Amino acid sequence: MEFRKVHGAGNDFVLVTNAEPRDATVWAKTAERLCARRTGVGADGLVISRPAEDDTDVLEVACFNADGSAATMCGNALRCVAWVAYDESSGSTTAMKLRMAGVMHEALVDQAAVWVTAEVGAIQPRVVQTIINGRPTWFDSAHTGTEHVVAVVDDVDAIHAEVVGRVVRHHKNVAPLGTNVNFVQRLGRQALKIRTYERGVEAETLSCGSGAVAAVVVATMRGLVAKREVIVHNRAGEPLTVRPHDDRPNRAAWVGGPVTQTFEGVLA
Ligand SMILES: N[C@H](CCC[C@H](N)C(=O)O)C(=O)O
Repeated sequence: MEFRKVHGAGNDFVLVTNAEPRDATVWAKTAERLCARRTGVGADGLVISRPAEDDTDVLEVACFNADGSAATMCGNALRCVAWVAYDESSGSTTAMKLRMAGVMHEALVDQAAVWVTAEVGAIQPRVVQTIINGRPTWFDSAHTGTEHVVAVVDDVDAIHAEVVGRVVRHHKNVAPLGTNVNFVQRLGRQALKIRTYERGVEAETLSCGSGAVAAVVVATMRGLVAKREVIVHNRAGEPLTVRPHDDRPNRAAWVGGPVTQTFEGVLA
């Protein structure tokens, strides 16, 4: 089976296009095996894409986290799939429709960035509280296709993101689904800095598309950033940009940034 190794702003995936249909449980096991950093290819997730059976204009995308769990939304995986579709069309296809977990997403590829839409659902203030560096800190939840909580802090670099992230991810207030955990620092009216602990990877990742959207949604609600384009700086040093969707500014956002292919291969 041929694959591409692609990362969306540092969030890395093994990407397989047009694979023979397989049971989700088989893909889940395959994800665990391939994503292992030492004994596999190494990735945050496995992404499978193929033209949808009911509409060949739509790409059906499945994403499995490194632990084999299914992701209902992964902004960076969708961005990687859009870039691969663009690449496979030799640059002629720049707009596409992608479906993940039954939800339709738009994608746009231009010279500077690959953009996808994320659906913005309910925001709930103050769902979890924890002590960070001696200070009680609240996390708000924001659903952006998957579960996210966001804490606004003074200095994201001062946080033990994996230690605190793991505690919050397993907190009883977010059980049984758990959550992805984001720490956000305000840099200005249109800039944030973020760190994300990802459920399913069970570690800090270098960037997270749906997490960047969740961070902007929460920061906007709290009046920390303007309701327009916001640059979200991440661990990868490859920022993502989040902006409200023109037609549905309160219900959807675009998230854009770089996509890089690092290699192609054939699985043993
Ligand atoms: N990194 C992804 C999110 C993965 C979500 C996954 N960790 C889960 O909630 O199962 C992104 O770019 O949106």
